[in-house]
Amino acid sequence: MENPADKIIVPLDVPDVESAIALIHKLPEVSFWKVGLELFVATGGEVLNFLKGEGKKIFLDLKFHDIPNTVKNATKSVLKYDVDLLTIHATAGRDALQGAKQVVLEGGQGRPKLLAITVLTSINPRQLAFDLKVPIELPEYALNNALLAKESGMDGAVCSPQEVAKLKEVCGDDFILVCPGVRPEWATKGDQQRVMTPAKAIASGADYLVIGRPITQAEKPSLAWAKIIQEISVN
Ligand SMILES: O=C(O)c1cc(=O)[nH]c(=O)n1[C@@H]1O[C@H](COP(=O)(O)O)[C@@H](O)[C@H]1O
Repeated sequence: MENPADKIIVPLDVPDVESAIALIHKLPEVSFWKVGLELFVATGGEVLNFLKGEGKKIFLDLKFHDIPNTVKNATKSVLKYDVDLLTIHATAGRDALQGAKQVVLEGGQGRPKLLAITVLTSINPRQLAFDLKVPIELPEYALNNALLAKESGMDGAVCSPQEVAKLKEVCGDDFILVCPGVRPEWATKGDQQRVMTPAKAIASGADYLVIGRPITQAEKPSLAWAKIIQEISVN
């Protein structure tokens, strides 16, 4: 049977390598770590090499959003790190997504798997309509972006757990769905808008959950981790 702990990705949202290594050592149970903009901009590949050395899986969350030529070449630069997942905004458009996929195929390793960001979990329907002037409902927009990603050869998408059931139904079981915006009942929302509990997010069809501050900012991160694993295991 699948180990529920393998479904949780913890972000290393810290400013330097020392803090990253301290967190990795504090949570030896975690097998899948996410390196995002804060840490990668500060440290480049150093932390990725450390994670590899520890035998961890890596989600490199750089959220590329640029013209096709730049996205393609940036993806080519990522190949040398041998990471498992990489993010690109769906709104970079079909040519950028297809170009990135082409580069991965040419690399011949089948990695990283490419995930498209659909609609950031920090955006609420009002912001989407009034600030970003997107004239369709948020769930429909997220689905549209996921379908564009699928048609363009992406391996999956990042979405809120609130949209994951619909995206799974329409995009199919093979399309990997990763959900941030996950909050146990006992955690605060922070800047996340479209949230759900870990157990409900898994039950709704998420393949992976990204859970950061409820674990990393907890007084005892290991306890928070264990509590979440227990919550998703009883379902
Ligand atoms: O791509 C992501 O991982 C991501 C996409 C998204 O829509 N929302 C989102 O919160 N994230 C990331 O998921 C993590 C969530 O962290 P917490 O809010 O602390 O659980 C952060 O590292 C975000 O950068």
